[in-house]
Amino acid sequence: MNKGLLIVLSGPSGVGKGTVCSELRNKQNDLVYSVSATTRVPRQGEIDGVNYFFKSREQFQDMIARDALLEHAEYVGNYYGTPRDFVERTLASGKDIILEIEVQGALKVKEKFPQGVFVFLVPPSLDELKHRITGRGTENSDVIDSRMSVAVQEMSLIRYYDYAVVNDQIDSACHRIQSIITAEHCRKDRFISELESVKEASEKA
Ligand SMILES: Nc1nc2c(ncn2[C@@H]2O[C@H](COP(=O)(O)OP(=O)(O)O)[C@@H](O)[C@H]2O)c(=O)[nH]1
Ligand SMILES: Nc1ncnc2c1ncn2[C@@H]1O[C@H](COP(=O)(O)OP(=O)(O)O)[C@@H](O)[C@H]1O
Repeated sequence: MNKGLLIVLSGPSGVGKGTVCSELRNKQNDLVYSVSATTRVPRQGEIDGVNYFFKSREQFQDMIARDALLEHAEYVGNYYGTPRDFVERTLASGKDIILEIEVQGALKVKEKFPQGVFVFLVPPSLDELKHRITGRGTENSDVIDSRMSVAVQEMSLIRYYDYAVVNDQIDSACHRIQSIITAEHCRKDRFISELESVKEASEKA
């Protein structure tokens, strides 16, 4: 059985990663979402274990020490990381998994999983990005300013990604990502590596 696809979705704060991801999961319910651990305080309505695993700094350090995270990064004063076990088990079971993570973490994942599919979600403009972060109403103006300056730096790392998808309309952005996933499932190298393992197994038998 072919392993699932590891899809990494990054993009600046407020571009719409969360919105696009949940829309994608509605459209494609076989797509598994990786719930990250974070030291950030929960926003109103966020649920532990659903949006994030909310951890203290000590608990987070302990996860790092136990090598329980596939990657982790510090972002605007908080730690974020991807629980390793869940990702590995999901891929081994043949399911696709999507990680919604920032760029430093994405680049670390790329070192470990170069066969992953790396998608950068791009805002239609920086003005629209600021408008979306402000409109969400979850951060104060200092945090918004920090996130905007991080956003500009993050955008320069698009070159390390396989695809850049503009989030102009939620539906169109989802459609483009779904097309990418479909195309990636048809890559010949996935079939070649599967054929090779079948050949190896039959030679051993
Ligand atoms: N490296 C890494 N980044 C993450 C992880 N989980 C979330 N992030 C990123 O951390 C950044 C801040 O997330 P958050 O505080 O939820 O703000 P929001 O994405 O703007 O709603 C975003 O770019 C997330 O994609 C993770 O497990 N690892
Ligand atoms: N294509 C879009 N057009 C207009 N507003 C959008 C679009 N995508 C997301 N938004 C809005 O932008 C804000 C930030 O989206 P969110 O998904 O929280 O971003 P992120 O997870 O990247 O920080 C939310 O208020 C969301 O409703």
